[in-house]
Amino acid sequence: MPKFLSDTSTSEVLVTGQLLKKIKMDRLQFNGDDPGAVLLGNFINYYEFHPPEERLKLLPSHLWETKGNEPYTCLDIGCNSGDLTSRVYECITNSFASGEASPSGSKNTCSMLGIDVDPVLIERAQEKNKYVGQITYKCVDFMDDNKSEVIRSHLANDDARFDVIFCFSVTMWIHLNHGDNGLNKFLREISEMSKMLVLEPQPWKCYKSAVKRLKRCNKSFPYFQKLSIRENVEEHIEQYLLETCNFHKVYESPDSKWGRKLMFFKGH
Ligand SMILES: C[S@@+](CC[C@H](N)C(=O)[O-])C[C@H]1O[C@@H](n2cnc3c(N)ncnc32)[C@H](O)[C@@H]1O
Repeated sequence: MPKFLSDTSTSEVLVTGQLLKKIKMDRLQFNGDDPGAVLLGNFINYYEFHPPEERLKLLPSHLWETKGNEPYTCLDIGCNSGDLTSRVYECITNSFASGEASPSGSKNTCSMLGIDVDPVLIERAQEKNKYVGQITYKCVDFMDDNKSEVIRSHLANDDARFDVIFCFSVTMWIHLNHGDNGLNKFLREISEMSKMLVLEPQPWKCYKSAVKRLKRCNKSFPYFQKLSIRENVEEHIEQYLLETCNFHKVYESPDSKWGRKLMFFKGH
């Protein structure tokens, strides 16, 4: 059974008590110093510095494939306060309406689940949600072994997979907090759960800046020193999805102004 903890004001939280404590401590210690020095990438004002438009520009409109009139189901892992999630939802539904994505045009609907490990960010996302009924936000640690039940409740049946899983700027945080094995496990799990994956992996230089910021606060990531996947992390992610997860790459965007690209993979 999943653990639903009720010591925060959000209604459903699937994050261990220990991790919740860590998130709260982090906020207390870093507030005032450097709000960017966070362990999990749970920046509180992320979209002031990274407006969703930069990523939206890179999203092609023709890759959202639908079957009949079934809702197109999406999972956004690490949705933060939902700003990018809701804009991606708009892009997908607009491309359905214009007929760019599927021949059946405007009949297709989209159902989106955004999850984040930080309950404060999820609360913000829920407050701002303009698409209640179409977009649902839940506080879930994707690395928690009990997550499947909560995430799967969004799908029509036990065997169903998401049409697409988005992982925008989240792989580095998984890697730094769960190591090489954690990153590989993450990639295996998302590929088992979805027909298509959209990843925006952080290149190695982002790891170095994240480590530097924590160091200034005398903190460190649990796995940084132990990582053997380093400079080649983006290539590793791609190779792992191709060779181990049996996915193939269908699209790669140009770099954004932060030097990150979007990679689209489909399962066989
Ligand atoms: C850098 S932000 C990216 C936000 C958003 N995806 C975007 O690109 O605009 C990374 C997000 O991943 C979340 N996160 C980190 N580890 C996570 C985990 N294990 N499960 C769910 N969310 C996680 C953080 O709380 C944070 O909101």
